Amino acid sequence: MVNGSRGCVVWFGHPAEHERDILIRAGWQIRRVGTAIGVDTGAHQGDGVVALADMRHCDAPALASMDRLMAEHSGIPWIVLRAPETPAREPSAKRVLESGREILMAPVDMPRLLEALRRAGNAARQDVTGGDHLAEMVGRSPVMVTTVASVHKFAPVELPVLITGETGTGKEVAAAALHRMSARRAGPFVPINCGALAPNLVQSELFGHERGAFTGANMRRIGHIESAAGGTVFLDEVGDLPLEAQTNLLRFLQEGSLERVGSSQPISIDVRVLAATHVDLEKAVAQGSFREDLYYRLNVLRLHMPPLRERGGDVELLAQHFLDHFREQHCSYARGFSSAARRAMRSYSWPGNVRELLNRVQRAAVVAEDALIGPADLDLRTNVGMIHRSLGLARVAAERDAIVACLRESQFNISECARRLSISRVTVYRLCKKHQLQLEDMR
Ligand SMILES: Nc1ncnc2c1ncn2[C@@H]1O[C@H](COP(=O)(O)OP(=O)(O)OP(=O)(O)O)[C@@H](O)[C@H]1O
Repeated sequence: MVNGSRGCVVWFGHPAEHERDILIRAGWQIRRVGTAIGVDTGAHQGDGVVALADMRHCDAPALASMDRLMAEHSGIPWIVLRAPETPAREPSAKRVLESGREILMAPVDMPRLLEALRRAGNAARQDVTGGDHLAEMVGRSPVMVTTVASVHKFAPVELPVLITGETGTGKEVAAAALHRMSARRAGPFVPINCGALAPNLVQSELFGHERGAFTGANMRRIGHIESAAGGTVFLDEVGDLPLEAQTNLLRFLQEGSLERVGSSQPISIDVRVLAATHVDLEKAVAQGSFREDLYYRLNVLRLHMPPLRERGGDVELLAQHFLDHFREQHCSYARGFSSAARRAMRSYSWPGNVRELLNRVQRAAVVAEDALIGPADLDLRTNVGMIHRSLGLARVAAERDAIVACLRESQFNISECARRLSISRVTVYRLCKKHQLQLEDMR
């Protein structure tokens, strides 16, 4: 990938001039591939390449060629552009639609296409880390071993999973792993940030709309849930959904069908729903801002992503992983971390979790002038200084970490936790209260 570029789109078909211009302005390179049979895309998995199957203006031989290429390059994420007149029942067209990671309906909504490309590009780069489905869930700490075991257990089960955890703990990474380890792995994985949807368009974004459903709805458009047919939809920040959309989502979960805005025709869609939240949904239910019945529908299986500060040595493991990954694409003097940097990383509280670690490591890899990254490169001096100044604070943090780690290792069995820590059950409860640990939230 060229520095400063988002990556390369291999466009199988004919982009319109304005579509090309917008993509190029957004930093994408475009490699156009004709519809001749036997053509080579020039694309390889791991290049950060995204392929785009443009079904507009496609005749039967072109569709057959597209179908074959998608099968040959199944390791590359494909986005499909579909036209209303696309013959979806024709076998090769059906396979093309089924193999798309995301399907967009023509006329192309360019911001939506750019967003889909960005997601697919990120996935393509993550896939470089290896064939193991959980390759990107780096971590060997007891809490992560337990979390990964849950992912293994939950992935093949066709039930909703509610993923909880602070920001940046890897909720989307876990959702993608659940999808890729499920029988739906050949279907699309469609992540939606519910908090980022424009309030007046939430319904249409999720469920689609018919032509003329509202002012400006010039074309029929399928929604995110429908575009995940055969795959998995990931509703990130589900607590941000307005109540009206919650009602429709509940109906979809109960009946397995949805109605596009402006239509009363139910459409059956086969989609697994995963949802995530970093807010306390139980509290939102108690406050009346989240439907209780929807909460129970989403919370069938629950996966908690532990904060980075509870993952012990994983901080160093992840830091080295991010540094190695960075060095595959960029020049850096840095090869590893000094012991002072390791200590600083261990004592820091990581409020932004894995995302913050990734950002700090990338920055450090750029500014470091030595083979070993130091605390200053990570900009962690102040924090470490603060902790060293206050032994009391360090003790409190260590006590909290110990109780949290032990509770998880004991599967939240208070008696077991008390036994392991050689304290009484009453003390376990007292410490939970002291450190404001809500057992329900941690599970
Ligand atoms: N265990 C992990 N191993 C490697 N990378 C990880 C891991 N967990 C998270 N990451 C990386 O950290 C970043 C944040 O992860 P992700 O977006 O999944 O977090 P999130 O919990 O969904 O965040 P938010 O709540 O803000 O949406 C991503 O770049 C992701 O690839």
